Amino acid sequence: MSDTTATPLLDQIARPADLKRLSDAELTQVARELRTETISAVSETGGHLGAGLGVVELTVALHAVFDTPRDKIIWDVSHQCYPHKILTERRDRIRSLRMKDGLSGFTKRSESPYDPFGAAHSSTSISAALGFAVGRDLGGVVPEGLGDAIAVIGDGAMSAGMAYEALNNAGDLKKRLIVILNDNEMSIAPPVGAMSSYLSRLYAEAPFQDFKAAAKGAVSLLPEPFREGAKRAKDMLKGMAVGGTLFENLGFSYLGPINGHDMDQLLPVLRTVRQRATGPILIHIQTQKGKGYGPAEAARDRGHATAKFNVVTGEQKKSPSNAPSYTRVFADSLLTEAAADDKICAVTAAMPDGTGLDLFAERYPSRCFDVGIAEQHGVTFCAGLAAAGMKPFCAMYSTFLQRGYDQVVHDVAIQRLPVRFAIDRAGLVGADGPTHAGAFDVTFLANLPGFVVMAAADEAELRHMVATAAAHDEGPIAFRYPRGEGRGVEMPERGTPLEIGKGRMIKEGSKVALLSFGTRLEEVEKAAEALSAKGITPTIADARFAKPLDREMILKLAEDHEALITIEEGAIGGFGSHVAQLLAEEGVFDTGLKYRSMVLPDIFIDQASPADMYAVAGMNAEQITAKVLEVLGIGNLDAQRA
Ligand SMILES: Cc1ncc(C[n+]2csc(CCOP(=O)(O)OP(=O)(O)O)c2C)c(N)n1
Ligand SMILES: CC(=O)[C@@H](O)[C@H](O)COP(=O)(O)O
Ligand SMILES: [Mg+2]
Repeated sequence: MSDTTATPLLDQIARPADLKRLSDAELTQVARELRTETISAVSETGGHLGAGLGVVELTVALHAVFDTPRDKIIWDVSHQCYPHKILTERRDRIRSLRMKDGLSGFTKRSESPYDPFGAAHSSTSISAALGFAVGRDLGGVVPEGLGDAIAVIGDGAMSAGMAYEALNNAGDLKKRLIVILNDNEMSIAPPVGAMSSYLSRLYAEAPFQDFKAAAKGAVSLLPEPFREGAKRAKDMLKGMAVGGTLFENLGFSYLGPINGHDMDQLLPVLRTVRQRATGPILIHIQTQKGKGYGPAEAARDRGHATAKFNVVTGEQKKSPSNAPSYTRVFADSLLTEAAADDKICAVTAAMPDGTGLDLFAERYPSRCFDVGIAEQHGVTFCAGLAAAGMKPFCAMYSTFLQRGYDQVVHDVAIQRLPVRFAIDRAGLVGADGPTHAGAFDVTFLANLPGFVVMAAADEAELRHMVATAAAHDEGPIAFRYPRGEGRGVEMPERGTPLEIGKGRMIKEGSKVALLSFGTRLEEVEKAAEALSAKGITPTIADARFAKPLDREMILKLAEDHEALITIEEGAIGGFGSHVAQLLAEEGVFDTGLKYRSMVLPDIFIDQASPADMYAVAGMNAEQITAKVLEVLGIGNLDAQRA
């Protein structure tokens, strides 16, 4: 890991253009230093380490060979973009990664012209790159100019249908387009599926090609490119190709597999492709996730995501936890339900650890399915399972469920199939920022006829909701819960199914009712304490259900109080809108009720700690307190400013 030169070459690289004057040996040295810098930075920030370490050489080679930002490098998911950020004028801020007011952990168009396309959800890169390629050929105009379009996509991301939709279209359009398949034989978890096996077979049947000699020959052709060059280069590329049948059949030239850590292979191959490629070409490189950092290489997830850590020992600095995570409570509760009902099965889309289904897979391997990064398929697969008399739990992060929305509507809701949606990472998630915020699920589910939509206020409630979902055979049902730890409340041994559409009273008060949906209840209770010091004792209720609403409870709260305020960690159009609709329909506003709905504001909130993000959203205890005072017309400027 240590560099041998006294003056690091990396210090001389402010931008990719500075790489152009370096020899291949010096570029290899830059790659070594870039790896060290990446490890050092992530040790201070935490974040996605393993994927970036796997593409250090590729990052240097791409920026050395291509002309960025005119040429567009589109990193799929973009969790591997930290080395790219270091080389593209952001090294001075790299230690602010994923922090409030710092660099995003993903590519972001507003952050840099070197980030032509933002990402964080997977498998979008080929489509976007094709858009750039076609835009270029149609005379599109952007400030940096339009050159080559290069998608870098991982083997995990290649499990998603969208990647094939793009290949299918690109192979047909025949535009010059470069796709680099970065195959490290890892997703977050070990990769799954037949496509993953197919890619592995490409290695097994044709181990690394030695492109050095061929590529050197190609480079020697470059001074006279137009004599007979195009044809000869085409022949050369074709001759170099092995395997790749699927990609070739889709209309791509296929190059590979290549050792993606060997600069002596990468540089000449990329130079040749840059000079010679005419249509779509796929370069298949093999890399190692976590490459060059022992603790990452040895980790089960190859250092996919890490807390801050000690560089020497690799030890992570995790904050001690007082309560189990919501994810763990979901997983344990599901195991309990599944022990009593052999029809219960579970589906994850490439997030077995993140959703806690790794535990389910261990206990009930035949009833647990990792479908890969394939949320659309995952949802419809669950619909099929439900139609076949099973009780599927579709466990997905709120943000990733977005990708399966038509399937939720068309395959699940319209057919009233009893798919159970366990929606993790609901609300604001922190360091991953707006791409991963679980902001929209209540809005896009509670409007669907026949859907039951619940939100857990604490971990005991989550346990009851798992039991409720297990028992609910009448149609689709969803329950949402946030990232992180619970409140540390007493846990029932097993959940008790809740009465559908019934909320619960937490505390009777007067004048103002605070109706919470989800885990903001804790902040509501803190606000109530602060208000009691001012002589105000709000009523507090937990709605539990956004659909069906507890009409009786809500109308009673409206009748008994001067003001009613709903609070939820979701976007406009969710629980509060349904309550407003009810109140409007019942003519309650005509009686003079003061109604307010506290929801996530109509903006995408940048990464910060969840508490800071909720402060921006105006949904912490101080802001709830201020809202109550404002609604009741009691001046408290300090609180309102908070
Ligand atoms: C639509 C979607 N689903 C799930 C994820 C979560 N996720 C982020 S990275 C990743 C694995 C990607 O594997 P691969 O493309 O091979 O990249 P690697 O980390 O191996 O470099 C997953 C599942 C996501 N970002 N987007
Ligand atoms: C890049 C990506 O999408 C995942 O790695 C995500 O960052 C995981 O989030 P959690 O840490 O909440 O599981
Ligand atoms: Mg991978």
